[in-house]
This record gives sequence, C-alpha cells and structure tokens, in this order.
Amino acid sequence: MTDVRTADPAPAAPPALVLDDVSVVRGGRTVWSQGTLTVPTGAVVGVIGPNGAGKTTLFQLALGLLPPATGRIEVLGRTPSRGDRRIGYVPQNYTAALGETVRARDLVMLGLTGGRFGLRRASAEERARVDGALARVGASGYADRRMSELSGGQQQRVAIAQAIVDDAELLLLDEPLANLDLRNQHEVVTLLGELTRSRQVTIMVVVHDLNPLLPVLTDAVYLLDGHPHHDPIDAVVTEDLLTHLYGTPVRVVRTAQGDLFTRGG
Ligand SMILES: Nc1ncnc2c1ncn2[C@@H]1O[C@H](COP(=O)(O)OP(=O)(O)OP(=O)(O)O)[C@@H](O)[C@H]1O
Repeated sequence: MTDVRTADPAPAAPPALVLDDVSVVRGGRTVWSQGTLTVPTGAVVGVIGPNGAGKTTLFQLALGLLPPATGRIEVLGRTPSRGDRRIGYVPQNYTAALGETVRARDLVMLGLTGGRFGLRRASAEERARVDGALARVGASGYADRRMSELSGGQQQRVAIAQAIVDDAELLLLDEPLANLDLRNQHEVVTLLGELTRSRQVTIMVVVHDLNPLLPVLTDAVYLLDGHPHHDPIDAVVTEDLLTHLYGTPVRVVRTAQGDLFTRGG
C-alpha cells in the first residue's frame, strides 16, 4: 500500500527583524520612537537617514547591546541578546582600528573563536571554515597578509568573511563602502549580491549614498522625522521621499542600469 502521508511543511522562517512600537533613549534624549516594522528574511536592506538619526543605534538594539526604552524587538524570532551567533556584525571603521599585526585569516578566525582566541589552537575544522569564508569573499589570495597591508576593499572583504564564517543568518554592515573608490565599492556590492544568492541570508547595510547599492537592495529602512520606517526599495527611491530625508533637493534619474539619484534643484 502506498503511504500517502506527507511530511509537515517546514515552519516559515521568522522575519529577520521586528520592531513593535519601539523607542530608544540615549543620554536622556529620545533618538527615535514609534518604530513599528518588519524586515523579511532574505531581504537586502539599506539603512538610511541623516547623521545622528540613529542608524547605528538600530544595529545596537538588534545586537542586544542597548535595550529599547519602550516596545518589543525580535531578531530572527528571538529577543536580542549579546553574542547571538546568528548575527554577523561589521562595525563602522572596523578595520581601521585593528593595529599593525593582525593577519587576515586570524581576523576571520575571531568570528569563530571570539574571546577564546589565543588560548588554544584552532581545530582543523575551524581552519577549514576560515578558508571557506575567505574563498567565498574572494580573499584567499591575501589570507596570510597583514590587514594593515591590504587595500580598503580587501580589508572590507576580510571583515565580511569574519561576519559570515559562523554561518550568520543576518549580516549587519555599518558603512561598508566608506572610503572605498568606485571600483572597490562595486566589488563589495557585487559580493553582497552573491552572498544573498548563495544562501538565505538577510543583509542590512547602513549607507549614506544608496546609489552604489541600488543594484542589490530589495528594501530600505529609513529614519525620517524621528521614526524608523520600512518599505520596498522602489517605494523609497522617489524624489519626494529622498528630498525630505536628506533635507536637500534630490532628483531620481531612471537609467537602463537602474535608478540613480543626484542632488540638485
Ligand atoms: N554612547 C552614546 N551615549 C549617548 N548618546 C549616544 C551614544 N552613541 C550615540 N549617541 C547619540 O545617539 C544618536 C544616534 O547616534 P547613531 O550613531 O545611532 O546615529 P547614526 O544615524 O548612525 O549617525 P551617523 O550617520 O553620523 O553615523 C546621536 O544623537 C548620538 O549623539
């Protein structure tokens, strides 16, 4: 007799990030409030807003480094907690603060061993995972070089390798294109696109200039008038919204390669 039973469908993955009426206070001042949004799994999200609007603060909430003043947050279905290995984080200016001696592969190993680094030898399996992460970001060729000897684009690749080496489901990248020339910006953006295609990972990227990321972005979180909002990228790249957001006239130009926006009257 044929067994007609079918397996239960796999439970749907929880959203990458849920904010429910969240506000955040720092130094006695409300940074932003009334944050209610859901970032779906698998999205590539630009996080935008003027200086000081609270973009990095949003990441710090998601990482459990800062509690919300009000409301509820869930990251990948759970209340944020420090050291959540499902999240890979590359802080702003991360590679600039590394000092002279750290080698690329040692930095990536830190993503696996964290604070235990230096107290024991890495296992063969850990070394293989580091090699795999370096290969995925195209950094195998300079794995044994010191970080201080690498270009900004190479450093950013290695930092991303560290963030993905433990199979993170959510990548939080704070200004990964800062100080990169156009070619290196393009290479990092291409890498982000490849990462999302190769496995189900959600990427949130703080950026000041959305333009280089437009080819890969699906969504944006934007901090406007003291509140975070979330929309598909097409709804955000409009002259009215960007002009309001940046406080200066912005023109959106539609090209065959995609949208491009420029400052201007
Ligand atoms: N450790 C802190 N203590 C008190 N206030 C802070 C702290 N860190 C940041 N702030 C304040 O919180 C607000 C939001 O800062 P945040 O760094 O999140 O902004 P941002 O949007 O990432 O800015 P930028 O684009 O300049 O990097 C700012 O007004 C900032 O001065």
